[in-house]
Amino acid sequence: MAPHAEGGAGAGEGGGGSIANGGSNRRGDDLFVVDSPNVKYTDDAILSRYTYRTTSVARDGATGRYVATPRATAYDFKVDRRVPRTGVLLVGWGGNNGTTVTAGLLANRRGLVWETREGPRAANYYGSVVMGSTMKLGTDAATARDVNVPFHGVLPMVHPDDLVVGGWDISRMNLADAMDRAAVLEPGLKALVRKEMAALVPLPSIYYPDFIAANQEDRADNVLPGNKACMAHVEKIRQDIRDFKAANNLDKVIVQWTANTERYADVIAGVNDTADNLLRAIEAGHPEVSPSTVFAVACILEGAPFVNGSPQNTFVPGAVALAEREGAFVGGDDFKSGQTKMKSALVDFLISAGIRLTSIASYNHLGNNDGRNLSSQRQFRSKEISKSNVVDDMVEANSVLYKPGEHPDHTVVIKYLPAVGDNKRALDEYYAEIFLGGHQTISIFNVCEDSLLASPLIIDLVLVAEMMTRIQWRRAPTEATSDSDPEPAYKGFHSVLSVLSYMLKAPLTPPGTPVVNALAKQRAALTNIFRACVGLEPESDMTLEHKLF
Ligand SMILES: NC(=O)c1ccc[n+]([C@@H]2O[C@H](COP(=O)([O-])OP(=O)(O)OC[C@H]3O[C@@H](n4cnc5c(N)ncnc54)[C@H](O)[C@@H]3O)[C@@H](O)[C@H]2O)c1
Ligand SMILES: O=P([O-])([O-])O[C@@H]1[C@@H](O)[C@H](O)[C@@H](O)[C@H](O)[C@@H]1O
Repeated sequence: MAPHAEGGAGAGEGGGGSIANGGSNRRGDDLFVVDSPNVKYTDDAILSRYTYRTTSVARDGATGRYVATPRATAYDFKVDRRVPRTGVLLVGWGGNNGTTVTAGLLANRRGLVWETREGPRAANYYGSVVMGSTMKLGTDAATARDVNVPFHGVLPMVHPDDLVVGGWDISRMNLADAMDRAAVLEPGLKALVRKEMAALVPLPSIYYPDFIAANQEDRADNVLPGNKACMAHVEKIRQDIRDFKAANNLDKVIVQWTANTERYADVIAGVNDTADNLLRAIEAGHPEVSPSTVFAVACILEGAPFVNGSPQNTFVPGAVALAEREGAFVGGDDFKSGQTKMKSALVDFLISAGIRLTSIASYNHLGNNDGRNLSSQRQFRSKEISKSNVVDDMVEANSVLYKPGEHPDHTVVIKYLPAVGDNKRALDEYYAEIFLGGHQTISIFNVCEDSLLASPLIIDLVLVAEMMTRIQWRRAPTEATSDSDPEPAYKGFHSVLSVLSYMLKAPLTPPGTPVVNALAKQRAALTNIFRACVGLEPESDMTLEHKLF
């Protein structure tokens, strides 16, 4: 469907603009039905009772041994089957990721095919776990062979072809010119989407120069008045969200930060440590409140889920507390697209194989504007943190290889080399101790076309975050529950959507809860939560049906 040049945030002359599609209230869960007394389908909902089985471990004071006790907790899940007309607003829409994901959605919606040096290429959603992967539903009743189904078909999810896209940027460049500036897409594809992209102009945004590299100043020609936090900025962003929603007749809007990496904000008692202090700090124009935190606060107050695709500490304690108080959803941080995604799988493999990893050297160079921004030390430091902490959980889980506090040497280097553009080079060396004093050295040269890897993650983050807003839970009644007891109310997942961690380098988790970076565990959590919502047990690779006969 043609883009709505008049629709979208900042509609009207010189306003934003969005790509819109018919969208529909179609139900996306017609792939299979679960035949179980614990699962009930109504017109609007899937109701399931799920028994969550865990093992509680305590140490016996007398013997020092662990005592492991199986536990079972029954939950009721309710999934709203009505697929809403959904929009996504990107902060940093005119950037490499923003233009690439927008063109990609247009190309998929129209089923475009374009010429390249290697011959024709068709639009696809490769790299999206939701649109490009499957999960094991079960085993065939007749042949006992695995039956795998598309991930997107497990729950009634929004289809990305139906997403309406808009956004903000401190650069006023329309998305066709910005697409050229990004130098990510093939000319053949750009030619097919140019007219629609040219009609899309980012809304003006807030710009507080101290938070991003000084070299970004030459882009900042589309900024709102004021160079530090204020409530007027919060209210303007909220109004932009409402305008976008109304102009495109949306039921829901998801907002994502894919703007430049900011420096960390200092966490200061009395400023951003609590929800009320943060709101007061914004009111007072405190210089330590970043643009991304202002966007987060605006989205929280507007009830629009907000996901941070960059590594800065957008979610200062006050922002998380505000999200919890408002019952709003947030997620982050920092898309896990290439070098780090590989690391979170490889380190998991090495350590869980009993190989004692002793050093990781991660070097990368890139030539896009992200690299230019990261050439500034304070912005690099934000990225260094998110790229370094990704091994912590896997190391801490193996006390056989590592004493408490021990960990591999780990260094991260990022250099800006304009010549390679968006095609980042990631060079890694993994050095490990193996049997009887041996060593294993793994050297990887990984060319990541950064925006083509990150854009499907932006889509996944929208689709999963939106799906999570339609899933509610409650503790199931127990034998002790009497008929006269009031029916317990359903409620949403915790405001911090740690289920998004598979797509993120530095997963934000509810305060005080553990961070999981191991890629396989992250995917298992996402998969098995979706399975539980339709009353299915977690995926088990025991395949006893092929062992016990
Ligand atoms: N593979 C990847 O591309 C990848 C992976 C992980 C994280 N990221 C992060 O995603 C972000 C975007 O990456 P990119 O390659 O698209 O970068 P980019 O520099 O091409 O795009 C960022 C855009 O944000 C805009 N911007 C800056 N400050 C803004 C503000 N306050 N409000 C609105 N717009 C603003 C800039 O003008 C620019 O157009 C970066 O923070 C990057 O670190 C990217
Ligand atoms: O996910 P990943 O490929 O390790 O991370 C990438 C880094 O390697 C790159 O240097 C940076 O510019 C990108 O924003 C992204 O963060």
